[in-house]
Amino acid sequence: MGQEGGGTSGRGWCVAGRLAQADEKTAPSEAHLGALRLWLQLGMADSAQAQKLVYLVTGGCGFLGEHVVRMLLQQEPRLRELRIFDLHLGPWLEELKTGPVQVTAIQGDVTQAHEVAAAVAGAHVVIHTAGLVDVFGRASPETIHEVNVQGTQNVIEACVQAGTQFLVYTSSMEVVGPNIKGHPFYRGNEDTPYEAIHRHPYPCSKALAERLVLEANGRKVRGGLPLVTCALRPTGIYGEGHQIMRDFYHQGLRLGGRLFRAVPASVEHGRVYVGNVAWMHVLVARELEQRAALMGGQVYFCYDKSPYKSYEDFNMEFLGPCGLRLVGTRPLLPYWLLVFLAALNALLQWLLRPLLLYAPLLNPYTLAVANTTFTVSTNKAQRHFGYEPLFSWEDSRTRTIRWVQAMEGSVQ
Ligand SMILES: NC(=O)c1ccc[n+]([C@@H]2O[C@H](COP(=O)([O-])OP(=O)(O)OC[C@H]3O[C@@H](n4cnc5c(N)ncnc54)[C@H](O)[C@@H]3O)[C@@H](O)[C@H]2O)c1
Ligand SMILES: CC(C)[C@@H](O)CC[C@@H](C)[C@H]1CC[C@H]2[C@@H]3[C@H](O)C=C4C[C@@H](O)CC[C@]4(C)[C@H]3CC[C@]12C
Repeated sequence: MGQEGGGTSGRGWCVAGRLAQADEKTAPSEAHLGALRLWLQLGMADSAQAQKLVYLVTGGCGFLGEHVVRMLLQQEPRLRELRIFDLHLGPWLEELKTGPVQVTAIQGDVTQAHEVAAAVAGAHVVIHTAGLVDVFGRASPETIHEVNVQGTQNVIEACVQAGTQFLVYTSSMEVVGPNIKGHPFYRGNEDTPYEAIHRHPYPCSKALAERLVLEANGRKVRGGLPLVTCALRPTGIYGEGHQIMRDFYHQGLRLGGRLFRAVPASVEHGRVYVGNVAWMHVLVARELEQRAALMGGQVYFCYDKSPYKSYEDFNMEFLGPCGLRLVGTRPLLPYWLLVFLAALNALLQWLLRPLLLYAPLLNPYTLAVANTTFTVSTNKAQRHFGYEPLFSWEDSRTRTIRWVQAMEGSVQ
């Protein structure tokens, strides 16, 4: 009769947490013991062979980066070591260090080539998500370029010097649009013609960085093998940890549970759940080696079954169940007045900069982007590497609502 418990004792065997007390009749023979030892040795060898890869995630403590890190630990059985490189390391990393995978937190700056080189050395795969996601004027154009472009160049060079063959870059829909002419991109795909002209530092930096990554595909890395790169273009990501969603929620709480419509409901914006974006990164990193000829140098939009809605109506899918109300079936203010207010915000930001950082949600760029339809409809990721969203729309919505509800100050 076995008893619950762990470990082994005396004549007992610990098999899956149960102590199977052996007796004379069931005692294993020498042949059994030999077979068991061989099986364990093969299993451990196989396991060691399976757990052989070193991954590096830059920006691994960010909104998307954290989900990529957790998804890798859940979905990548070949992981031996997971390195998380970020300017700001999160305290939650400590909880990850108790598992079978070696988790190495590296505090570093992608603009510092030597720090990047040290982090990349010995890695088999790099997932580069680090970046300055700033459309609110918080950072200077020079800083945005330095982090997003020079930082990406540093990652590429580090891969070449270290002999790291596989690089996945987190690009953005904004590499395509909306462009400065406000042309809509209506359920387009990776091959849809579109005049991608930008002026804002953020989309310019993402477009330049993406080009560097794609042009690096095929370069010889140390050891003579080719570098295999690809770029993923998420549309507006939402989900647990999304700072802009948090900002909208707190703005609504300050306004007595109300948000005021500024964008027509007819303007469609593509959104994608962070868990599905993370899953696509993991899948691409896994398939890149076997499908290098097909996937190398390619771009893929990140997509799932999230509905096409205006940015504000989509946010209300989560903020509504948390007690907020979007006032107005159409924008409460005329567009010209919104343009004026956005310009006023930009002027105030410039005037106040020596004293404080004033960076409201409404500025000329965010108003233009919010008012321009940009949605994708594609299956390139499915065709090229079998991507299917891991989270349904219903699951993505529920998870996001629960996160908002758990937020400090939530009224629910
Ligand atoms: N959030 C979105 O809707 C969205 C959509 C498309 C693409 N993206 C891209 O996804 C990536 C991650 O975006 P996010 O929304 O998670 O942003 P985020 O700001 O939450 O995360 C970025 C991470 O990069 C780190 N970082 C910034 N500068 C760094 C530096 N110099 N050195 C090292 N680390 C640095 C930050 O500390 C942060 O942890 C970015 O490249 C962004 O362009 C985001
Ligand atoms: C104040 C209103 C006009 C309000 O509706 C403004 C919303 C505005 C802050 C967002 C509308 C569209 C967002 C952007 C879009 O989802 C895609 C992006 C690409 C990604 O790489 C970074 C984030 C972003 C630029 C995202 C930022 C917020 C919006 C501009």
